[in-house]
Amino acid sequence: SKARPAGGAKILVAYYTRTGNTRVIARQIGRARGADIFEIQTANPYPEDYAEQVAVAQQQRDSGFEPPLAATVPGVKSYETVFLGFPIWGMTAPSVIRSFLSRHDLSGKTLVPFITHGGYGLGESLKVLADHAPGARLIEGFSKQCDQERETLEQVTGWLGRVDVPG
Ligand SMILES: Cc1cc2nc3c(=O)[nH]c(=O)nc-3n(C[C@H](O)[C@H](O)[C@H](O)COP(=O)(O)O)c2cc1C
Repeated sequence: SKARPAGGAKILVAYYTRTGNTRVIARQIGRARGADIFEIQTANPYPEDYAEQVAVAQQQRDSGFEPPLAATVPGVKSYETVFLGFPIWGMTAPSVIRSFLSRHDLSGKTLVPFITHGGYGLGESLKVLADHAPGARLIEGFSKQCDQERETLEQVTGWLGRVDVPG
C-alpha cells in the first residue's frame, strides 16, 4: 500500500484490460491519487485471437456467466473509494466485471467508473454497475474512445494485402 496524504481516504483503482487502453487510465489515476492498483484477471485466460474473444465475450454476456477471478482484492473493506475501469464489450461491461462486483462488497463505498470504448459508447455498462453494486454510491466517472483492436487488425490486413514482397 502506497503512502497517501494524512487523513486522506484510502483509494483503490481496480481495472480490467485486454489491449492496454484501460491500463493507461488506471495508472494515471493511481499516480495522481496515490492509490493502490489492482488488475482484475480471469482465472482462465481468454483467447488471444480477436474473433474467438468476441465470440466468448458474447456467449458469456448472453448466458450471464461470471468467469472465476484469478485473485481477489486483499482487504477490500479498508477502501472508501473504488475507481473501477474496463473496456466496453458487446455494448456492456465484460462479464468479469460482474464477477468482480459479486466477489467484492462495495456497499457504502464511492464507486467511480472509468470506461474505454471503440466508438459506440457506454451501452448497458452503467446499469450493470448499479445492479451488481447496489449498496455503492455510484458517481459519474470518465469515459473515452480508444483504439479498437478490430480496426487495427483490419487496417493491417488491408496493408499486408498491398505489400509487394517475396513470400
Ligand atoms: C470482445 C470485444 C468486444 C468489443 N465490443 C465493443 C462494443 O460493443 N462497443 C465499442 O465501442 N467497442 C467495443 N470494443 C472495443 C473496446 O471497447 C475498446 O477497444 C477498448 O478501448 C479496449 O480497452 P482495453 O485496451 O483496455 O482492453 C470491443 C472489444 C473487444 C475485444
